[in-house]
Amino acid sequence: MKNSILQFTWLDILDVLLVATLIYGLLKITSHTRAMQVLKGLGIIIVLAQFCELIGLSAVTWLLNYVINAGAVFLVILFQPELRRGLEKIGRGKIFDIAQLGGSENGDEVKLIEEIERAVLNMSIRKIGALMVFERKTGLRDVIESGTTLDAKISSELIENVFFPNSPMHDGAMILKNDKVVAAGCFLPLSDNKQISSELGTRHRAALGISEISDSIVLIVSEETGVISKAHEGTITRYIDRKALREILTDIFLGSKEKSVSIGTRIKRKVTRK
Ligand SMILES: Nc1ncnc2c1ncn2[C@@H]1O[C@H](COP(=O)(O)OP(=O)(O)OP(=O)(O)O)[C@@H](O)[C@H]1O
Repeated sequence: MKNSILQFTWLDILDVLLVATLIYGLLKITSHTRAMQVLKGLGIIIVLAQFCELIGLSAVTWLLNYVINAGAVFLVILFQPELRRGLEKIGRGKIFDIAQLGGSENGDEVKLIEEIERAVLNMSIRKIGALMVFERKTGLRDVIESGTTLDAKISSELIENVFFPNSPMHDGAMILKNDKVVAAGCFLPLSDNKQISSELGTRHRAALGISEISDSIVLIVSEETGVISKAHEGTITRYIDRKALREILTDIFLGSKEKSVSIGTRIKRKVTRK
């Protein structure tokens, strides 16, 4: 042990530093993207394979190594867009920027819920088409990068302005996270679900698409009918009324049924006080 520490040269230190930098770069490229979850899974399998090798489970080690090798090829195919973007960033020398991503703080949730509720109901009455994606645990950086970054505080005016017909960003999806409208005019992957009602066009199909590959909750206002719908976990729920809308928003911002009841009451009190 003492010998191996003494044999540790500057070259080894450089070696370790380079590996650490590469891992940091990889995490930076994949942070807030779908690739991060897959990398985490792959990391667990690698650690497991090393452990099995250490304790001498040769058959399991062989199987896990096989999965790792096949997985690497699979990853390249699956994350071709992310890899391309990552390589472009390396080319531009932007990977090791210290700038932090996201991290906006939650403001007054009751106010946020009211603002979004007002915007959605107004757009529904006026039949203004809208597509709003609430980012949760699954990072949507790939989607955000397809649109225009706003990073502006949520307000009903902002939401309605973005979706106002013929405004520059009314086409595509708005991404919201915490108390911010992160981006607008974003392109979502379309679902190829065959069960979806033929009345529903690409706006709803796009909402369903993103809900299939992430844990996000999507609100849709139909331009044709004004009907409000929700897409979550690959399912569309149509004809969302004011009460259901409040429950959805409460769930997004406060996350529990108990809170839903209390916030519902708080909002009601506020409204009746006016
Ligand atoms: N892949 C996509 N990502 C984001 N937004 C999309 C995508 N595809 C279509 N949209 C949005 O949907 C709009 C077209 O909606 P379309 O009328 O085809 O769908 P719909 O489901 O019938 O909705 P509506 O009931 O509002 O008419 C586009 O103008 C665009 O704003």
